[in-house]
Amino acid sequence: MILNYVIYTYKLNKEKNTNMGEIWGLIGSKLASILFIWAMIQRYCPHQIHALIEKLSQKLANFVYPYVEVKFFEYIGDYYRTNEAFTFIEHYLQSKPTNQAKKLRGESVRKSLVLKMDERQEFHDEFEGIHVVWSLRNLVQKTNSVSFYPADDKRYYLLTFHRGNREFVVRTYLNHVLEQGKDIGLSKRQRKLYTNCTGDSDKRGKWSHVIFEHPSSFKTIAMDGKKKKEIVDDLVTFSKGKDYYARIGKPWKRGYLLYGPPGTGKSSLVAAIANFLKYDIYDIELTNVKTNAELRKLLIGITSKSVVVIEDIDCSLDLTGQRKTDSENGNGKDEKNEKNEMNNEVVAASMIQLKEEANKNKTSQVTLSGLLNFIDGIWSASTGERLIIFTTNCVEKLDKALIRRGRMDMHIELSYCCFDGFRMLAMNYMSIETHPLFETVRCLLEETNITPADVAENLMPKVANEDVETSLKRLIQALRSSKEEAKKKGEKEESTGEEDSAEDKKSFPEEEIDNGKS
Ligand SMILES: Nc1ncnc2c1ncn2[C@@H]1O[C@H](COP(=O)(O)OP(=O)(O)OP(=O)(O)O)[C@@H](O)[C@H]1O
Ligand SMILES: [Mg+2]
Repeated sequence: MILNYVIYTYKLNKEKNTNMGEIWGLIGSKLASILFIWAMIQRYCPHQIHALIEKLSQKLANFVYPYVEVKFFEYIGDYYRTNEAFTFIEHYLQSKPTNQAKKLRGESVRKSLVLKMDERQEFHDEFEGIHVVWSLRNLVQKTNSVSFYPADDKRYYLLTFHRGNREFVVRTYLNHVLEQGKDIGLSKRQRKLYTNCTGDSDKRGKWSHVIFEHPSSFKTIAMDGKKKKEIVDDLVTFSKGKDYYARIGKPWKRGYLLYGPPGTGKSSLVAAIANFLKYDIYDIELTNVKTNAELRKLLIGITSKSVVVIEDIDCSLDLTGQRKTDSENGNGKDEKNEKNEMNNEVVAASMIQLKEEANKNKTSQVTLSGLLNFIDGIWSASTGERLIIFTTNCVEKLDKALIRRGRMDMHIELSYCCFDGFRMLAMNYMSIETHPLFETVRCLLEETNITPADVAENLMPKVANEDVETSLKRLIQALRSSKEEAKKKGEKEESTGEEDSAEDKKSFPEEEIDNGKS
């Protein structure tokens, strides 16, 4: 109101050719009078008159600016949960022609260019004769700390409309925008691969993402046909189970444990599952999560229709015992050497020192109970439709509580390549269903263990236009070598076993062995 008065006075006096100094003097004295009168009213007028004046001034303000503004923030609450309304509005506005805006942002979506409205650009929309204005704004948070990351900002869409249309906009127009935005989002949904942010404390407990474009599918995964069908059926039942889960009083989620040797397709299967269900992936790097509270914050930031993955869970934190060093688990060293080492005090002392240093460097305090809560605590029900997948090379290392049915409902073993798997890989990599060399491959696969990753590598052409037979012969050669190696290893183990028992006999006096027998 005061601003209007200032403008009005300025215009009036400009017409009278009054100079600027005089104008400001005039405005100043008038403002002083208004403020003096307002102070008198507040002090001496009865409460009713005071309220009446306030009401009148409100009406005057409405008359001067008769618009209503609604903000739709990108994230809501302390836990930075994505506001679905923001996403739907974004989709809706992207579907509208952008020729009104002068500043646009270009993004490549599925290899085609999409132009988006930039910040502070206005978009005028009309629906059933009602006119509204949208604009994208950014509330930059001021921070005193120096950070490598961009400033923590809060983006929001601002909707402005005439207050006379309030009822229509709130009840009809916004419903129309959200429904259209949802449909558009589903039809051209770009799935995302999220991971937890690290480093800066402001970013902790939040997700960052890239577009998820993994080509793996159930068609390309080599595994036993029956097992594959079982997984697909389970996924279909789960994705259609909204009412069922509500009826039995369980949150709508399911846990999968994928286990097997390295290179047997665990990560590929995770991608195939996400592609099959058309879900986003949230890949948690547990070692980067500092506390249980941070883990909970991450959980709340997960949207529905998502696959939450913790890869190599056996290597994560103390909950399962951190991955042991070779010297701890005995890999690559025979027992005799180890005994000698244990006797060597210097080596033992340095090992203790190393362990202490490793503990000092360990920053994560996520506990097993924190992780169990993450999977099926009360907070876990706050997000809809969700799959949780753990992958591991060593299932036996995992705590039983972590993988019991109900938490990890399906245990899926991914194993060495079988003939079925090989045929699938041959189809994918060489587009052949059969070949005279297949029989040799079948026999060798029965006699030796080879991972699908190794088979795939051998089937890939090494020079341009390499023929199928060359690739198959290379695979056969690899299978024979692997068989030979396994045989030699077996013989070596056998001979070491015999040597050890002879050594044991030597280290005990004859009588003791006899006593032991009797
Ligand atoms: N079952 C499979 N079907 C098709 N391709 C496979 C399969 N297993 C492995 N591969 C191939 O081998 C590569 C490695 O597989 P992947 O990363 O999925 O194995 P992994 O089990 O996750 O291994 P790790 O335990 O080391 O993480 C993949 O890129 C894929 O090309
Ligand atoms: Mg993997």
